[in-house]
Amino acid sequence: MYKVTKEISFCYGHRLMHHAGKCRHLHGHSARAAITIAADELDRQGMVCDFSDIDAAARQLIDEQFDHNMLLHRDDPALPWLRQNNERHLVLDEHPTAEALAKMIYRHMQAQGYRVVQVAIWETATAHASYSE
Ligand SMILES: Nc1nc2c(c(=O)[nH]1)N=C([C@H](O)[C@H](O)COP(=O)(O)OP(=O)(O)OP(=O)(O)O)CN2
Ligand SMILES: [Zn+2]
Repeated sequence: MYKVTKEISFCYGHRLMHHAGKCRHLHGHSARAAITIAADELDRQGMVCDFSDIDAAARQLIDEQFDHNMLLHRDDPALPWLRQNNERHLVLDEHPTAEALAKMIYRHMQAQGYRVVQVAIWETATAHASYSE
């Protein structure tokens, strides 16, 4: 099996409401997603798929919904203020962890028809989460 991985950087704000430490406060990350696509055979260009096609497909979600956005759980107490002040935000049913973002990108790529095998989110230089099925 062949595998290719495309990385995309993006920034977001969030908080983890039930975190015992500092992550319960609103804060932000310069994150990196690593999206891995697989194929048993190469296409006529000798590729699993073009890196730029993975980039374009993933950016439909990352640029439009995650990048420079405030990602919050639906019960987050900051939501009324953001709504009243027309501040950009995305409401999630899950807590906005790196795991949850990795799963959302994975499912998005699947829906675009890609044979995605793993999505990893590097939230900091030293911590990453990944999702695969
Ligand atoms: N399993 C997870 N654990 C944590 C997540 C997560 O998404 N999944 N997220 C956070 C915080 O949002 C944030 O990423 C803090 O992470 P941490 O590695 O603790 O960040 P630091 O900058 O403090 O790292 P240092 O290397 O200690 O400086 C927390 N946990
Ligand atoms: Zn964080």
